[in-house]
Amino acid sequence: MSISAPLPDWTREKKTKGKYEPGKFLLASIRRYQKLKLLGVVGHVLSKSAVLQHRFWSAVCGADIPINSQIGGGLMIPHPNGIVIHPEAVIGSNCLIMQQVTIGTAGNGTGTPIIEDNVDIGAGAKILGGIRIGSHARIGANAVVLKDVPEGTTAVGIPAEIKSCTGQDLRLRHV
Ligand SMILES: CC(=O)SCCNC(=O)CCNC(=O)[C@H](O)C(C)(C)COP(=O)(O)OP(=O)(O)OC[C@H]1O[C@@H](n2cnc3c(N)ncnc32)[C@H](O)[C@@H]1OP(=O)(O)O
Repeated sequence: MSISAPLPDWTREKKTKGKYEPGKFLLASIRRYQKLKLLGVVGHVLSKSAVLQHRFWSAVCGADIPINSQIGGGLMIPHPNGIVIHPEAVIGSNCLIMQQVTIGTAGNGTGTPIIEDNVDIGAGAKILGGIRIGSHARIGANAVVLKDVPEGTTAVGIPAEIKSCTGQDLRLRHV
């Protein structure tokens, strides 16, 4: 995770007073659970309420983001419906995940994705298998990403290909 911001920007997860933002409530339940689990027996008991909160907001959002997810701070999920994340996937700091995104296995035993920092993932994208999405990469809407995406590049299509800009020219090569 080389060129990314070293610190998560927690303001991205902060709730806005008076605004209905179910994705932020869902994330808050995950953060609360993971903090409480570090506090020994008392934290373990208190974490039960975070589990209930997580179940409630998961149902409201129609999202499957496991409570033990490895997600760096500063995640944004402005439209959380349909987001599915495998419990073993790793997501860096300050990422953006739009609706209907799946981050999981490809069903071929290669494992689960590692998403580095500051990655934006467009609506409906599927990121599958033991691949790495480099920091500051962008994944286009509805892309199916099956291979590594280098940092700072944009991947679009099915299967996803890299589109990179050099001045006015777009260079297209296979991921
Ligand atoms: C309620 C709401 O609004 S929720 C918001 C939902 N929106 C999203 O999720 C946005 C996701 N963003 C995208 O998919 C964007 O198109 C990006 C980030 C991939 C690329 O954006 P830009 O850098 O502006 O690229 P640009 O639009 O100039 O397109 C460049 C090329 O990629 C192609 N392209 C762009 N997006 C996609 C895509 N999702 N799938 C396939 N091809 C695409 C374009 O057709 C163009 O191809 P060409 O050079 O052959 O003509």
